[in-house]
Amino acid sequence: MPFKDFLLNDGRKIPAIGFGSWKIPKDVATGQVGQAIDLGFDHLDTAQVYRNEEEVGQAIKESGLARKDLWITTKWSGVDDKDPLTSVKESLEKLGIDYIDLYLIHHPRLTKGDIPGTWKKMEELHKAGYVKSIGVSNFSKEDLQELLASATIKPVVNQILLHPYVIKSTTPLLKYLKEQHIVPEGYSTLIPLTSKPGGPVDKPVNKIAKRLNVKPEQVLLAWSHAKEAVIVTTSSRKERLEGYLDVGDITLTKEDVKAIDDAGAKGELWDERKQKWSVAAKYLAAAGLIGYLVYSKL
Ligand SMILES: NC(=O)c1ccc[n+]([C@@H]2O[C@H](COP(=O)([O-])OP(=O)(O)OC[C@H]3O[C@@H](n4cnc5c(N)ncnc54)[C@H](O)[C@@H]3O)[C@@H](O)[C@H]2O)c1
Ligand SMILES: OCCc1c[nH]c2ccccc12
Repeated sequence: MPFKDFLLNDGRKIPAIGFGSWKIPKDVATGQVGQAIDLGFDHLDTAQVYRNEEEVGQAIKESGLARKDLWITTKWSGVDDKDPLTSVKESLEKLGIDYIDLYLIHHPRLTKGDIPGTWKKMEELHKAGYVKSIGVSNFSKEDLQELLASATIKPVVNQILLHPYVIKSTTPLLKYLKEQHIVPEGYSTLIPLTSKPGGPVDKPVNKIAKRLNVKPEQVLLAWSHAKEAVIVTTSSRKERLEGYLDVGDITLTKEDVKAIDDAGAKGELWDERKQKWSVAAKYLAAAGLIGYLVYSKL
């Protein structure tokens, strides 16, 4: 079964998987985004601070697709202290489009302690028609409660870090988002592969991948889908992108999801222990070096 769009609290529908352009260098961004669009990605995720909106815009232009056939998210990142209205106009210009589907506050700290005031500005640019939907990113439950106390428009999404090694601490936020009809978008879901290989999550992920005859990265993205999150991922490699798009056809059982969650929860400790050991090892090495220097002077 291919991916089904998610229904947002403002009645609009967002494609369930997006291609992100963070860290893609300018000189290859148009090519990589173009490749993703050609393969079937109809949802692009960028940001003011990624500094490649122009190149993403060029890929949109070269795709030849009608504007309505692409979902484009960008974010206000507070670059050069520009306010959301100034920034959204610049993003529209760079992307070469006349509206943005979804505009996000990139991080609560960018509001400099004024979440309600910043959200009011987001509501104003939404009312002015620059963007069709507005949302947030990296907001905690407390940040959202502060925002909702004075909001006249609810955020449609909260784009958050979502991978098995943070699932234990993130589950209460996911529950709150569901209660509030705010859709989670998950990023960096492939962390177990990209920066924590060898951790406890590998075992259940590899076992499930073998059983279903799919790749480990597909299992992790299917896990995010099972958490009812929009997937935001990326790759420069065609075969990986094709694999990501096939994730809509992968259904994990409740037991699969639990096995990954449980391993992730163990991994939080595993990671802490690893960090403590590495600090201890540094102290030991420093003590050894000092000892050697003192001894060699004697
Ligand atoms: N709102 C935010 O603060 C925020 C933060 C981070 C990312 N994002 C968005 O999410 C997008 C995706 O973020 P990400 O890059 O952290 O996501 P990700 O966890 O999906 O990682 C993608 C990377 O994983 C690599 N990968 C895939 N399969 C692999 C395998 N088997 N082994 C090793 N590596 C493998 C890919 O080549 C790619 O480089 C970004 O481009 C951006 O749009 C937003
Ligand atoms: O979105 C990717 C992570 C990131 C890069 N620059 C930022 C500035 C603010 C918040 C998040 C980010």
